[in-house]
Amino acid sequence: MFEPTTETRGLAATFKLLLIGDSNVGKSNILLRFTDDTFLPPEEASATIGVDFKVKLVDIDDERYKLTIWDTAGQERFRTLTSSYYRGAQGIILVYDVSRRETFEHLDRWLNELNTYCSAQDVVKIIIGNKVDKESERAVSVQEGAEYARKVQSLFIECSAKTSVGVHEAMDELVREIVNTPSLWQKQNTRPAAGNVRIQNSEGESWLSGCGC
Ligand SMILES: Nc1nc2c(ncn2[C@@H]2O[C@H](COP(=O)(O)OP(=O)(O)OP(=O)(O)O)[C@@H](O)[C@H]2O)c(=O)[nH]1
Repeated sequence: MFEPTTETRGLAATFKLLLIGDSNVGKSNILLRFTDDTFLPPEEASATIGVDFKVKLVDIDDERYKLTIWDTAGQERFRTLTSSYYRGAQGIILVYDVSRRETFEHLDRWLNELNTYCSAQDVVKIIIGNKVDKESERAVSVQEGAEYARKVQSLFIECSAKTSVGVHEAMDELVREIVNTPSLWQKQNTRPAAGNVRIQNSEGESWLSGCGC
């Protein structure tokens, strides 16, 4: 598990992570749970328009890493500039809802998009089955999820952004795998690429959309 980040320490690297998956599977809430330990109930949640991101520092094995985590819109009509979101990403988080089978069946489409736009060949993927708190409505078994992930060479975990079970473990697994794949980030390209767009997030911070730094 990540250690708390209190004192100032040099950064070992910055990683760009991207959340993708159907609308309403809980991408924004997974991010909110991970960065702010909060959850937005249905009456307060709203669809992501375009893209948002959050920045978080984490410590792993005495090294500090900065994560920029990009939350993309699941709704097709908001998915403009898609290719620039993928550029420079070291980790991709594919989310489905364990209580809505079609969101699991659509993972093939999301993987196709990822393979089309991702610049890094060895990008680390994690498939997350969210909303395990809705056990009585489960429509995808944990074995099916794990089997699919194995087939597409992805990490796998189930979680609930609502109860927080599995969320930190998922991010921990993903970041550790990136740390263990130095070829992905040690030749980090910080040169802004064509098509980059400066994005401002909901908290007023700004970042280049295609920068893996
Ligand atoms: N029961 C339950 N509900 C959840 C969970 N995570 C998210 N939700 C609810 O699911 C709905 C969609 O959550 P979002 O986080 O906005 O989903 P999203 O994938 O970001 O959706 P888009 O922005 O449209 O792509 C909201 O009503 C959330 O309150 C969870 O773990 N359990």
